[in-house]
Amino acid sequence: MAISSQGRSSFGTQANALLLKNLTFQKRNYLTNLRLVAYPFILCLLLFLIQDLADRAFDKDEFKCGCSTCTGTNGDGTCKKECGVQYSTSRQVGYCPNPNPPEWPALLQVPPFSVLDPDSESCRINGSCNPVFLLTGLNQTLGLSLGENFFTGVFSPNGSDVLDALANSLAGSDTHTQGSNFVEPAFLSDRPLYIFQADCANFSPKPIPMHIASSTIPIEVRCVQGTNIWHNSSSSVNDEFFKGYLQSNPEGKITEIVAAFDFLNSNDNIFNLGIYTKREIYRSGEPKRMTRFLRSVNLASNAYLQHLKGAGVKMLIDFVKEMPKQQSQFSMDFSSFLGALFFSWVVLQLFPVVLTSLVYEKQHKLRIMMKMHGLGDGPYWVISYMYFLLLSVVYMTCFVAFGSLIGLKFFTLNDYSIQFVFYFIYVNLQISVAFLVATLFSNVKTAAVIGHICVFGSGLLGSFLFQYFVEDNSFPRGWIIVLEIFPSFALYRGLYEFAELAIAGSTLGIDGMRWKDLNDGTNGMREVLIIMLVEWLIVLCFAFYLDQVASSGSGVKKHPLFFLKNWNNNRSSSFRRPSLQKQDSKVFVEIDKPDVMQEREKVEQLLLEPQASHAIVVDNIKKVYPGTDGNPDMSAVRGLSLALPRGECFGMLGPNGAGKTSFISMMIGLTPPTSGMALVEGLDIRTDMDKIYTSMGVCPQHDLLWEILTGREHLMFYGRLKNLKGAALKQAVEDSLKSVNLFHGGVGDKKAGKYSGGMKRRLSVAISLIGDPKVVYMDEPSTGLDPASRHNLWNVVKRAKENRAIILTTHSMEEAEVLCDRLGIFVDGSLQCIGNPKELKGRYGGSYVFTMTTSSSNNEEEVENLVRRLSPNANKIYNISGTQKFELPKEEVRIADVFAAVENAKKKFTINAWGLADTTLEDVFIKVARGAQAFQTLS
Ligand SMILES: Nc1ncnc2c1ncn2[C@@H]1O[C@H](COP(=O)(O)OP(=O)(O)OP(=O)(O)O)[C@@H](O)[C@H]1O
Repeated sequence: MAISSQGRSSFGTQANALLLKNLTFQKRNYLTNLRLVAYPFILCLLLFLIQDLADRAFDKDEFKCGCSTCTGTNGDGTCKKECGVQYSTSRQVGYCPNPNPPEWPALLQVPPFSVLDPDSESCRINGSCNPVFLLTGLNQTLGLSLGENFFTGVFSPNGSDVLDALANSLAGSDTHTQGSNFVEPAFLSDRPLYIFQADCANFSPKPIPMHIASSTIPIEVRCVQGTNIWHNSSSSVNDEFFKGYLQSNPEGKITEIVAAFDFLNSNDNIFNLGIYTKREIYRSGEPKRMTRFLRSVNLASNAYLQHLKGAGVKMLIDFVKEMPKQQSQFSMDFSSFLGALFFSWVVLQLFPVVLTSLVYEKQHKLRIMMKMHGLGDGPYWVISYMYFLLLSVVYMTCFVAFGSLIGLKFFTLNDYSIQFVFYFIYVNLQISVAFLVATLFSNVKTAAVIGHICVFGSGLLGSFLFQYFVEDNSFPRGWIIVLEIFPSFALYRGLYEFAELAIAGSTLGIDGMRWKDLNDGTNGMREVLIIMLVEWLIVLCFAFYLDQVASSGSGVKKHPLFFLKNWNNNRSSSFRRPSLQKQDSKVFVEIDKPDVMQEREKVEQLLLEPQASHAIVVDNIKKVYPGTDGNPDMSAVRGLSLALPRGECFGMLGPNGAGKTSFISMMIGLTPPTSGMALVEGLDIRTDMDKIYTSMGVCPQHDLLWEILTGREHLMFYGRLKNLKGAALKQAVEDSLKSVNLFHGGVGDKKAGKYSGGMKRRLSVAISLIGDPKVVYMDEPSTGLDPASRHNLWNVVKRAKENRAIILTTHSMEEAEVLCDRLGIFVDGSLQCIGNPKELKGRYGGSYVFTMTTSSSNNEEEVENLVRRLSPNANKIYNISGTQKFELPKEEVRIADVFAAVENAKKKFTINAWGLADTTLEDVFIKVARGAQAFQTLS
């Protein structure tokens, strides 16, 4: 059956309507937009600034060195030029590039350290010094030391000649040894100078030279106990040495010694220097320490040379220079170092944004409102999903683009195609998770708080877990995979891998992550991509399923097996005919209510012989809410039968809690009926709600509007959902705005959030009527309207009645009388009477209402006597403060007699006011409601 004059809107039309609405919504959402653009930008900028500061600290440009460079001033004021290794006193970096660096291959051919002829003029001027001899073995010894994590110290087992030479060499600076076995060069640290001697028996300190003794450096000469502290094994030597050293430390403190020189295998023919130092000197990239290390090599070499050739000889080491790459390997790329944590926060930021906007629509019942006006689940899911995906892609593109533009290695070194695939899969997973999690929340604030806790918490937790456990080979790999099942940890792991390869890339001057790296067993990127991809598809399906069967935001929950078509078909065909025999005792009461019985019979007849003229047929519908907290079940609607032809406005009256809203909720698909059924335009509300929605309009009890969309935008959106297009849509919106008085003064173009309560109500009515729906439900539409607006609204509804069925609930008898063709009065879930207002007044109000106010309450008896004389069966309704009200059966009373009796009474006592009126609808309502309640009390 065709159920809408415009025809049912297609998937594309609905999708288009939702997309346009979302884009308008997004355009208005300035804060979120700003956050989306600013957040990645600010964070990238922050990292860039940190990086820049760090680079400046390590910057080598200002470092002046080289033979021809003035490095200071001599005592006589002349420029001090030195050839060889030079160290800046003000700066931490101490590499001196060769002024004429040979080509890289040439460098490979010479050993890293050469001893140069210091007197060579060419050396002094341009640095091209002739090697005097090579420090054979030095490289090998150094190589041996580098990988070990030794304690450090300065020792020499018995090479006192060397030490003396060393001491003499060092004496020119700031340290001294006196034939002892150990020396810690004080220039290596700011600590006191300790001079040790292993052989305590022969310990005889020599006088300390004056220039040392008078220096500010504290000097202490000590003897380290033990004769067996010298071993051939380097490690045990160091252990024992340190034991002794620490024991002898006067304060018992662990004092770090930066470097140890081992001349053990040196002799006159060979210079074999072992240097023990901490590997952090190489790893941490702290230039100050490296400088010290190089300087100590130089000093030790000089000491040995002087030992061999005499005190006047000076050895210079050249070719200690920067590696031929742009950045020193000792600098730190902060974008990579902090990247995994910071960037995971940036990417995760999208999660609360998606989550809260989904929960917002749910909390404010906007999702169900859209659904009630024809938006199918398919278009909703596709457009919402694509919309969030688009948002995420734009956000991530900004993020990668900003980062790359300002040169963060994290982005520039790793392959962009891997980054794209990684971020694309992740944002899809994140959106799916947000959809899934949104089914659990119904409050935006709670969702926002939990969302942000997830963002920051999982970022920090991820950084903790992965930095410690991924690098720890003893940690079971299986647990890492389990962790990666949590999307934020998978994200962290992926970013961690990018960061690792970016650090390695920037340190070694090579590329970051490439596709081939995914084959590397130690690289977690491949497993992360696979886990995220599989999880995305599973979570997406599960989120859709939960939305259908569990979420309260999408209307009636579907059966858990809704996807099995047969089940659905069976259910639709399981149409249950009403049967008076099976009905509960309450329904038998209806035998006393011929109008209600007649309506039931009409429904029966219509079910047997359906008629297109009837838009709504409700058959014995019931709603029972399950009892909670030990309370019994609550029967809100107890078997209601109703038939509404097109063109009729049916009014539902009833006291609070009578079941009116429960009935409307069933009809608009908010809650399923417990039993019974209803047909709307021939479609069953239990199974065909999606189709019914396309020809339905709803004005809910509470206005369901987007605060930042204008009235016009609301109407445009709902009009599009109802398949209105182009000029017809524009015209319908204009007419709609005019009809509810929201057109003039540009009111329709103001945001709904700025509307008064009455304006919102009028907009809700306009929404319910746009697109020519065949069935309209209005739940107390005039609540909160001023009298003028109410009358205006009534005109709108009166016009709208034509060719459509309207069900309206109201507490205003006046409204019911003006608008409704028929009325039904509900009490405690049951229909007590049904008919047009006149009929009801005639049936339930066959009496006049006589009211009299006297000056004194003492006249009560006289008034009562007067009434009894007029009508022996008069019924007194109340006596309040001198005002008495009576019902006088019409057949007993003649109006002229009443006037005469009152005139007569005026002579006996003072009458302030009096009146005689026909029964009002309100009287009928009160009478029916009281009667029903009294009956229930009795039964
Ligand atoms: N979701 C629910 N769970 C349990 N009980 C409910 C629920 N909704 C309504 N009720 C109960 O069902 C009865 C009918 O409520 P309903 O809101 O349908 O009445 P109403 O006639 O619309 O009242 P009002 O005029 O105040 O809006 C009430 O007793 C109410 O407490």
